[in-house]
Amino acid sequence: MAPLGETWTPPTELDEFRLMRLLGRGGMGAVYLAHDTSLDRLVALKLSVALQPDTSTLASFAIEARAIARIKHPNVVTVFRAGQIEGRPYLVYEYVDGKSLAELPLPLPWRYVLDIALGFSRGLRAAHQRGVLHRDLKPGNAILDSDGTIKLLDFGLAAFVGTDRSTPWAVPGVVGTPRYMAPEVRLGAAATPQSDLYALGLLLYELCTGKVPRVRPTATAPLAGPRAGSLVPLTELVPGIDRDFAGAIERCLADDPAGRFGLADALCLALERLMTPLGGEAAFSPERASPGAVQPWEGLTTL
Ligand SMILES: Nc1ncnc2c1ncn2[C@@H]1O[C@H](COP(=O)(O)OP(=O)(O)OP(=O)(O)O)[C@@H](O)[C@H]1O
Repeated sequence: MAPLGETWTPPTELDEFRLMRLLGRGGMGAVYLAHDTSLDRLVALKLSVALQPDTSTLASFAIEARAIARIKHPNVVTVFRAGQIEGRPYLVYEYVDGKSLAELPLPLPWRYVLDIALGFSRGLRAAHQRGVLHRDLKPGNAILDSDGTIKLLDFGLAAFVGTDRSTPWAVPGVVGTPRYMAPEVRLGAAATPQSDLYALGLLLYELCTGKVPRVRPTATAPLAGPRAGSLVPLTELVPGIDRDFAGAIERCLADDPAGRFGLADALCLALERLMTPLGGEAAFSPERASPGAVQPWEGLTTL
């Protein structure tokens, strides 16, 4: 058996793709910028670099390919192909030339976060409408391209639910990245569209404040609840933030899933309503991040 941590090095030429450079590495494998020599275009190619991919890796690649293919939306990365090389799965996507939200300097002006929030929630709405729960929404799983369009990616932990509302939308299993997991999922309850909305609310709160949300103890907070207190309101932390936008983010972060939006659709509608009086979308792009506000995501501080 291969020693733990040993990885497979892919060949430079792989079917019709020529690997150019590493774009990122994650739990499932490595993502390369590649040249599609038959169509003469750049693509992103994710492949498992495990010496012996296990069944869960194979399943994860298959789920990701099918989930993305099913969604088909401008705010969700497009998948072009699912293949295998020497028994290892690979996926070919459109190459998104931009920065992941995890790479942006924080805090961002709230007006730009509103723009990001709208694109993100439209992508999530499309996923939910097609019966896909993402289950791993986090800053590293969304890229802002140079035109300011947000693209959701990494559906490797996605789960399929019925699009018919009479079928339960709950998927059991404590799955995802602990920091962005909804409190009920952390406590063992099933994932639902509301748990995706919680993760989205958390990352929007962090984009606006550059801080991890913290709660303030209250006299009425339940002793054994996931949070013994109430969230510090965004209006106290972000000067001038639109109250309704702050309210929408905080609603996504409700401890009780029933207190969140019912579906990403409702969040989209709330954000679209906000856009009109504010003069339309601001088309934020990575280049427009304030150069003075450099606070790496890794260095997020608590309040
Ligand atoms: N289509 C793409 N275009 C450009 N860059 C991409 C693309 N897909 C992925 N990346 C880059 O590769 C990184 C890893 O991708 P991804 O999250 O899909 O891999 P993963 O192995 O599933 O990671 P994780 O451990 O976060 O689940 C991303 O953060 C991003 O920087």
